[in-house]
Amino acid sequence: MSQRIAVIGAGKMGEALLSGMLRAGKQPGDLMATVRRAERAKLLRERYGIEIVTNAEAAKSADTLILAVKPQDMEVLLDELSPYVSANQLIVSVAAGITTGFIERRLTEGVPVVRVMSNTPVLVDEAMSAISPGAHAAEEHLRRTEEIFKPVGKTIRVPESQQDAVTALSGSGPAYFYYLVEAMTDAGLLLGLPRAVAHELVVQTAIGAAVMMRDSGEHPVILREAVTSPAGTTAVAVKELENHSVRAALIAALEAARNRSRELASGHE
Ligand SMILES: NC(=O)C1=CN([C@@H]2O[C@H](COP(=O)(O)OP(=O)(O)OC[C@H]3O[C@@H](n4cnc5c(N)ncnc54)[C@H](OP(=O)(O)O)[C@@H]3O)[C@@H](O)[C@H]2O)C=CC1
Ligand SMILES: O=C(O)[C@@H]1CCC=N1
Repeated sequence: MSQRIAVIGAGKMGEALLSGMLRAGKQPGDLMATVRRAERAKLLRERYGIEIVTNAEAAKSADTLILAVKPQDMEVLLDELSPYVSANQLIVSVAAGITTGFIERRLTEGVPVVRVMSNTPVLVDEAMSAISPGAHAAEEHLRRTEEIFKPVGKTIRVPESQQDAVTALSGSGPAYFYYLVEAMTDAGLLLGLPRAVAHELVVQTAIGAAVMMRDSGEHPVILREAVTSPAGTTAVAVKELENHSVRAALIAALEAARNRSRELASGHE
């Protein structure tokens, strides 16, 4: 019989995972989800044809529970789930900052817990998902988790001690690229381009640059050098980026995100 998977707290990330699993060939009958609001339940039922159940029902019947609530809602959720969860189920948490230890301590002894930091490109099968085992998670549990996340992008295994840095880099990462696109589009406008044209130029340039980085195997410095002609336009633009400390700003931004992920964890020890 196929494994049943429940997404607990099907908000943005949970829904993205549900749609990814369906695109990857899971049947609606293999999946279920839980939500708080009735209108959200109706929407998910209509959109995906999956069963929307209570947290207790999901915990009683699913083989794998994917916890996708906000970090702040995790403690209350675990209290609700714990009477029903047993050590032959798998718990996968996608919440930022929540450690496997925090979850393990609130569930029956021996429950396998796997922590994943994914990102929203899960919606287009281009997620980056970093996977860490908890104290009771074995190879089989890591493989089951990879089966969920591989169809929606790339996966990597990392020690849990690296998860705060991963959250800062790839978890929040899409937002930094969108921010850059926004800023470049505004700059295009300032140079007199219509907004739609500026947007199209920036988005396609981002896609082209991303595909080159992925497919060429070249270091980004080499790729940048290939764009930079002597005394040309790119060299003066990069000089301005350096003058405005864009590199330092990125380092500071990632440090702040890593620290925030740690703070989320420290409130949940
Ligand atoms: N968004 C992102 O880019 C990423 C998010 N994450 C992590 O994913 C998790 C979810 O984030 P995101 O999807 O953005 O948040 P959302 O607020 O969109 O989703 C959380 C969902 O959980 C529901 N919920 C809360 N408590 C319960 C409960 N007790 N029972 C059932 N459902 C519940 C909420 O319901 P309601 O809407 O009614 O409040 C909501 O639909 C977070 O822990 C975040 O750290 C990880 C990587 C990237
Ligand atoms: O902003 C956040 O806290 C979540 C975690 C990573 C991306 N979004």
